This record gives sequence, C-alpha cells and structure tokens, in this order.
Amino acid sequence: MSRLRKIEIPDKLWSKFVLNWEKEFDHIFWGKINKFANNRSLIIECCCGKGEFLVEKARSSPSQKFIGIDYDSDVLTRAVKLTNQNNCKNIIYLYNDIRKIFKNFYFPLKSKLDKIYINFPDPWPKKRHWKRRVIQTVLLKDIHKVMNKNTALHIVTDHDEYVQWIKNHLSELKNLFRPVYNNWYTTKIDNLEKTTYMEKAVKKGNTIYQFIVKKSLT
Ligand SMILES: C[S@@+](CC[C@H](N)C(=O)[O-])C[C@H]1O[C@@H](n2cnc3c(N)ncnc32)[C@H](O)[C@@H]1O
Repeated sequence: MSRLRKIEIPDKLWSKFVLNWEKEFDHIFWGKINKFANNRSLIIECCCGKGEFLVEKARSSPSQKFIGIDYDSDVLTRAVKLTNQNNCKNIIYLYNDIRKIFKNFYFPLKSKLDKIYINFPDPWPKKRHWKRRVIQTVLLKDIHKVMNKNTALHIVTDHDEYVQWIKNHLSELKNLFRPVYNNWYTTKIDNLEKTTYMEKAVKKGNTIYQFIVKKSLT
C-alpha cells in the first residue's frame, strides 16, 4: 500500500501512457506493446516507482523505447505526470505485477530487448516477509526466458542482507545467468540515473550495490 499523498491526473492522460493487462485480451495487450516498440531496442524497468529513472534515460536516448512496470497506481500517476511534463513519447507504463507480466510474456517480442532494470526493489527485511521479495527463483527464470544473448539484467539495492539474497539466488541459477562482475555485483557505479530510493540511500550514506548479469553461454 502506497503512503504517498494521492495526486489526480485526467483519465485521458493515464490511458495515454498506461496499459493494464488485466483489462484487455492478451494478444491485444502484447500487440500494443509491439506496436509501441516499433522494432526499436527496448528497455524495461521493473518496479519503476515515480519514473525518474525512465524519464532521464528516455530523454537521453530518444530513439530507444522504454517500458516501466509498477503495481502501485499512486506512484504510476506521478510517473505519468513526469513523463508527460517531459514530453517523453518513448515511454509506456504497465500497471501490473512484474511477476505476472514476465510469467505471461509474449513471444516473439519483435524488438531487441536490451536491458531490464530492477532498481531498489523493496527489501522486506523481516524474515516472515521474505516471500514478498520480488527477487525469487521463479521470477529470475521467467525473466531469463525473455532475454536474448545480449540482454543485460541490472539489479540495484542498498540493503546489505538483500545483496546476499540476490547473489545466492543468481548463483544458484548459474546455468542460466553469468555475472558481468567477478563477485556478481559492484559498488563502483558510474552514471546511474537518480531515483527516489537512490537519493534516500545516498542521504543515509548507504553503499549501493549493482548486479549485472547476462544469459549463460552454455
Ligand atoms: C522501494 S520502491 C523503488 C522505486 C524506484 N525503483 C526507486 O528506485 O525509487 C519499490 C517499488 O516497487 C514496486 N513494486 C513492488 N513489488 C512489485 C511487483 N511485484 N510488481 C510491480 N511493482 C512492484 C512498488 O510499488 C514500488 O514502487
């Protein structure tokens, strides 16, 4: 549940940028995505929050197409507002659970999927809540299915214990994923676009960890 103050935007603006898979037939939904992607290279941000990361990227790479996914309508409303203010026609949002989207991903996607980002997923620190963490074997396997040999999956967190969780989950799937960094992650991160949670992490003086993995070559 979002703790954000609600803001209102016209329905027309929401539907200009947001697709809702639940409300549409599968082939129509994925057809719209293929039409939007228009054979350009595609970048997906999971758990995109208020859209700062995508808007920054989309402004600097206008020929690429960007999809943000989040299941919280309050944060997505802010993302839509920011996207519209910056006139980014190369972003759309999916109002949905990333686990459902990757489970039901359409094949073949006509565009080349360049990167998938998961920036600052909720760490759910209490053990009884770990099952809510999005980084789980099932999701990683579903993501792996949609990657091509050049797709890079980026995961960023500032939560020390979640780092070990992510590393363990990825290394258990080392037949599927190979790390770009020797130890699976790096703390030397250049040029990462700002997000709300990154700013919080920087303010607290937390270390930020970045995992980048590609498909295993075997
Ligand atoms: C900690 S916030 C990070 C937001 C943003 N990436 C950032 O760095 O500021 C986590 C976001 O993930 C979204 N989220 C959590 N689980 C999700 C899921 N299963 N599917 C889609 N979005 C999810 C939440 O709604 C929230 O916006």
